[in-house]
Amino acid sequence: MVQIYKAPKGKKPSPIGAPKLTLSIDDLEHGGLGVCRSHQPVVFVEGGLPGEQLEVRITDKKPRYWQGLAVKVLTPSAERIEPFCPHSRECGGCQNQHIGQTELLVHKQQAVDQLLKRQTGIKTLNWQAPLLGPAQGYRRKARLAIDAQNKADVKVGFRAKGSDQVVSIKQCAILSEPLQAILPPLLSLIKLLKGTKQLGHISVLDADDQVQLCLRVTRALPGEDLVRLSQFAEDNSLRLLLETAPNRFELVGGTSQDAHYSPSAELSLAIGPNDFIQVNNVVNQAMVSQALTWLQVKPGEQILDLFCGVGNFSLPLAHAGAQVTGVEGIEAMVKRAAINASENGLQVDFQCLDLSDTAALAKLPSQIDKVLLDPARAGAQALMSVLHKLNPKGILYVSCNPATFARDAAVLIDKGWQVDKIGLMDMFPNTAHTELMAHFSKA
Ligand SMILES: C[S@@+](CC[C@H](N)C(=O)[O-])C[C@H]1O[C@@H](n2cnc3c(N)ncnc32)[C@H](O)[C@@H]1O
Repeated sequence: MVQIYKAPKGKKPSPIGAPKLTLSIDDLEHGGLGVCRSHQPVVFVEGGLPGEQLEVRITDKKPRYWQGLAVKVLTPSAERIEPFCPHSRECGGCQNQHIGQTELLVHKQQAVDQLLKRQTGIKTLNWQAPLLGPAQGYRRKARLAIDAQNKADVKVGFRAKGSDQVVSIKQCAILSEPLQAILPPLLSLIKLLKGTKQLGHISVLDADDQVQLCLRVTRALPGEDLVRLSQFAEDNSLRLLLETAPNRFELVGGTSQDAHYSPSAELSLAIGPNDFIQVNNVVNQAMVSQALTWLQVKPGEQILDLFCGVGNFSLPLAHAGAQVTGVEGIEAMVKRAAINASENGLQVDFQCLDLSDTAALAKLPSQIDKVLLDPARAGAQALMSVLHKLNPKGILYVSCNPATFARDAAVLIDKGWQVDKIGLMDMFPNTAHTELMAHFSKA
């Protein structure tokens, strides 16, 4: 059974009624949380900026650190700006709208720099310019929660800050325009449905060739709801699927064709409703292009693309002439990646392996020139010593979690590798996510 990383579940503690403290913020950590070091234990504060004094509501107490939410700014930083979203105070979708995109990236880069130096012993890092896209309207996929228990107050949106409550959003400036346009009619539709108790979440996708909605239902919906959903798909020219059991989909309206996206201008990849897709189209294309440049791909080279999804990097690498082996843990994505290769006229060997299982890693090809890895937030601890033994000329690590990246990088550095280049990628502007790309070679 493949150990695919999932964010830990559990009810978030409610900040309501929790104690308030007056705290000063010293700096930002890599996710953009303010850090108060003068308090013991250290407090990580959502919504705080360096130099600010704040009233903070403590939301969680761990033995080594506490977490809190800024509820009042007593002394504002010169970097503080007005959030562009009317829901920013309560919605937990974007944590960092109180600071500009570039200013936040400067702080995030400083925090990652310090983290890496502390954890790996590196003295200097060769930082490259970050990959940037628009600060708003960038998000082409999102999973919206539905709270329809109270018919008179149906909510569709993201979870609230520090709680499991759903914040109903009528507009969301970070979603792509077609997804923003669908929010008001979607809310009206859900209010009209009879089978509200059966509704789970809804995934919305703005692909190159269609807008796709996928509604998770726990039991069959009444016939009249199916008619409404089908009519909604027709009225809004979109594809609507029901997910009736995990990974079992029924088409309710719109095209039977899969959705597609392009990691680079010359390629088009099919994507299933539950498949991983990089949410930011502009930054994804820049990231793929930078990966090819940093790897200095040459025709005929053997390249291993680990955690390959539906082939986001594998196909561009193969298109550049490399002989690619793509490895992914979810069978459905491995199959889709193989179809994607064939539909784009490319030959890629795709394998399904659990890359957290040390025994499975013995099945990786032994003759390789270069490796690209793009793991989930858990990182790729089991792989590090195996990669070292494979002895490639270069390793390109794409990370969505600086903490696990620092842990894994420390192993490679300990074994004689060096970081030649590193750069942030602003895949999720205004949020706590920090993504980076780093190239390693033998020192
Ligand atoms: C961050 S995504 C990157 C996917 C792809 N490289 C892309 O850019 O679209 C990480 C991928 O790793 C896969 N994955 C997670 N844990 C895994 C494991 N233990 N073994 C193999 N693949 C895994 C996920 O299914 C997902 O497709």
